[in-house]
Amino acid sequence: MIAFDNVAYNYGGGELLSEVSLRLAPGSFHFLTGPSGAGKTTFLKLAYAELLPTAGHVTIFDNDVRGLGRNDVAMTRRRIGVVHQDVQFLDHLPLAANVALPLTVSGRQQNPRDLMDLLQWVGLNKLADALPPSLSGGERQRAALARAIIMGPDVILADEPTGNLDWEMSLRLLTLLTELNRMGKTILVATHDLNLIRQAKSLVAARVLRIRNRRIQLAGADL
Ligand SMILES: Nc1ncnc2c1ncn2[C@@H]1O[C@H](COP(=O)(O)OP(=O)(O)OP(=O)(O)O)[C@@H](O)[C@H]1O
Repeated sequence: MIAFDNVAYNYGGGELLSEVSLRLAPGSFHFLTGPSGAGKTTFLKLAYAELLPTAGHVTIFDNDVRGLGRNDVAMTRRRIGVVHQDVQFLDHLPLAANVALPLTVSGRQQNPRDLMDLLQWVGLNKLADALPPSLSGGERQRAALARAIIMGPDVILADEPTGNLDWEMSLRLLTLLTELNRMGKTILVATHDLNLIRQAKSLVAARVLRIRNRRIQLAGADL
C-alpha cells in the first residue's frame, strides 16, 4: 500500500528522519511512537504525499510520489483518510455537513442514510445537527474519524487521535479503529500513549514502529 525505501526528510535544519525503509502492507495495523518532536507527524505527511522525501522513495499504491501530478495526488489522497492532530471543522456547519464535506467538495452524491449509519457507528447520530463548537473532545475526534472514512479510503492515518481524551474515550476510539482494520482497512496510528498500544494488543495484531535517533525501527516486547 505505502512503502518507504531509504527515505530521509530534512526541513532545512538537518535530517529529521534518515534511512527509513518500511512497508505498510494491505490490511496491516501499525502504531508509530516516539518522543514529541521525533517526526511522527512528518512521517505521516510523507505517507500521504503532503511532503516529498528529501532522499529515497515513497511509493503510494505502487506510484512513486515524485512522479505524481496534482490530479494524481488528489486521487491518491481520496484513498487515504487522515485524522489530523488538530481537528478542524467549519464551525457554522452542523456536524453531519462537516462529516460529509469531503463528498460535497468532490461533487459526489451523498446518501443521507449512509451518512446517518456512519454517524451512528461513531455514536454521533443524535448530534447530527449540533455545531462543532458545542462538541466535546471525544465527539470531535469521532467526528474527525467519520469524516476521514466517508470517502471509503483503503488506508487510515491517525495523528494522536486520542491526544486529549480520557481513557474510556481513548478505548472507544481504538475500538473503532480496530473494527475498521477488521473490515480490511490498513491503519497507522501515531501516538505517544504506550498504554493505548498495550491495550490494543489484546484487540488487534498490531506492529509497533518507534522513531529513535532519526531512524524508524520495529519495537520489540519491551513496550
Ligand atoms: N514546517 C516545518 N518547518 C520546520 N520545522 C518543522 C516543520 N514542521 C515540523 N518541524 C519540526 O520537525 C520536528 C518534528 O516535528 P513533528 O511534528 O513531525 O514531530 P512529532 O513527533 O509529530 O511531534 P509531536 O508528538 O509533538 O506532535 C520538530 O522539531 C518540529 O519543530
